[in-house]
Amino acid sequence: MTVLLDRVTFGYHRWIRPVLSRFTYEVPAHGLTILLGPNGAGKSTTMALLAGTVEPKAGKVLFSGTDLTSASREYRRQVAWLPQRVPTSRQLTAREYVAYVAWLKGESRSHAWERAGATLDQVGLAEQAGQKTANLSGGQLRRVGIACSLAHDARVILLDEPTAGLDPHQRTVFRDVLREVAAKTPVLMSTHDIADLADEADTVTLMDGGRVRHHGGTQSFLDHARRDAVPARRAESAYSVLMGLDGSK
Ligand SMILES: Nc1ncnc2c1ncn2[C@@H]1O[C@H](COP(=O)(O)OP(=O)(O)OP(=O)(O)O)[C@@H](O)[C@H]1O
Repeated sequence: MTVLLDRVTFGYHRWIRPVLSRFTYEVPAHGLTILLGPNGAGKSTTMALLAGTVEPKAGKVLFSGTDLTSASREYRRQVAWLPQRVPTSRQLTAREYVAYVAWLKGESRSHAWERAGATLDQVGLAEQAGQKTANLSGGQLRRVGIACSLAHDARVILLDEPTAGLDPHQRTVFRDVLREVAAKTPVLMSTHDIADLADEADTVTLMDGGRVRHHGGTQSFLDHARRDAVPARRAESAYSVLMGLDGSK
């Protein structure tokens, strides 16, 4: 399966310069791809277009060669999408909410309920499964969102800053889950947390100003780091060099 933005132009307001102009990007078909870039680079916009939640003003979103506008219902069932702000229903318990999302994505009621329990367990929220989402912390809500994205059989998973607000232990738990998931299903994930995650990724895409500045295997990304960068800082150094922030480029 391929998911491709083909010469897409998109802006939020007609009178402001588009965020993306004739932008082409294909989600790598395997493993974990990390989408990096400064605030406002266009990462969330790219993901929203790929998720089919906003439509391009020009160009196409192609899902295995089919234009998304003509196949959006079918596509949305096959894509798991975690936006930056997890849209929960405050009156539902965590398990009810995750099951509801899985049901919307086409799982049967009983399967959705079962998967909701299993994925909440996977993200370390088994004990909170029966709590109303209104009573959960920001980090717990984010984990509910992650559980939603895992609770149905998606063919591509899009995660917009899933680790924001997670405590260090939960980040570790999340990384383990992510490794397992990405072995089976392609995952595109935006993050600002490069030091943690560059080692886990198969591919790194760096965006800036609505364009791809770098795209390639993780090693080729890390090769841009300064020679004197300590191992724990190589990812940050590569980012600075590629963004022209360290004065060496
Ligand atoms: N709903 C919106 N309405 C108007 N402008 C928006 C909206 N969402 C994003 N933008 C603008 O679009 C541009 C790209 O934003 P986007 O959120 O895609 O970037 P990002 O790389 O995800 O940034 P961040 O790292 O801060 O999440 C920014 O200039 C932003 O201000």
